Amino acid sequence: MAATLQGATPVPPDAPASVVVAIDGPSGTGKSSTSKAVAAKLGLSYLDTGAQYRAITWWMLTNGVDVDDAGAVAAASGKPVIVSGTDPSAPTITADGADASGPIRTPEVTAAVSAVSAVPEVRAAITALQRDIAAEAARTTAGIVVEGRDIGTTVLPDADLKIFLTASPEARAARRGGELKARPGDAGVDLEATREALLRRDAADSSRKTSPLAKAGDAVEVDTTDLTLEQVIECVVTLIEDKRRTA
Ligand SMILES: Nc1ncnc2c1ncn2[C@@H]1O[C@H](COP(=O)(O)OP(=O)(O)OP(=O)(O)O)[C@@H](O)[C@H]1O
Ligand SMILES: Nc1ccn([C@@H]2O[C@H](COP(=O)(O)O)[C@@H](O)[C@H]2O)c(=O)n1
Repeated sequence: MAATLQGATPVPPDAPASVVVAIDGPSGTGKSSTSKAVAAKLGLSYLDTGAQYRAITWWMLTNGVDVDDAGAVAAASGKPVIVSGTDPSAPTITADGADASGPIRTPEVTAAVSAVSAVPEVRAAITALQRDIAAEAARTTAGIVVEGRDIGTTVLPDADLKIFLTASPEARAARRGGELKARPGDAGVDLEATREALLRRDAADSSRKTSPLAKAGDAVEVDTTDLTLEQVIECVVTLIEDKRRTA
């Protein structure tokens, strides 16, 4: 798989040392919205690692790989070239050159991604890609915010700052319900079904053997249940600025 850093902000020669931030947490806690906004505010790169697992899942589904057959998924895991654009104002994701940004958000991909991401060979390939992208960003830009499930524990255990976002299942279901309602034809959202789907994905992601969803021992936990998105962004910006001041 190829690591390509696109949309990076070049770092001026007299700039402070770059910062690497890991943001993890369960589904719907606000990782993507927060990470993108924080990276844009601070001039950092941004990597959505969930989009990479979704892209490889989409590639498997469209190339006839049986995603319920871990052996078949493992055998195909090195085939697709996944490329992530890291500009927080316009993040991109392609699989073998095809734009995957729309298809990776379909219910079919969401339903299959936890099974694909649990396969150790998939994790090894995607983790290597993530480390390459983070190292390149740390070398050539002001730094990067990387969000996912195992960034602080496995992918970047030496990150300068680790944040673990949480929120109640009810708050997360309501947020997802709001997103669904915004789509034409999705007028009636079943919040209970949404909540159950979130919890099912969390359970699968937390219980897999290889690199499960987990809070790193040295991560700062932020419960976003009663915070607005703007408050969470402000909180994370402050944590990063404090870290940079004391580094
Ligand atoms: N603190 C918040 N208050 C209200 N809504 C929020 C908050 N944080 C995020 N949201 C909204 O909740 C939804 C889910 O957020 P987001 O996609 O950032 O979560 P996520 O943790 O990245 O989820 P996933 O892991 O499933 O991709 C979005 O519609 C977002 O605008
Ligand atoms: N570091 C990560 C990130 C994601 N996953 C898997 O991808 C799925 C989709 O993630 P989203 O953030 O886009 O919802 C997620 O449910 C995990 O199965 C992962 O394993 N590790």
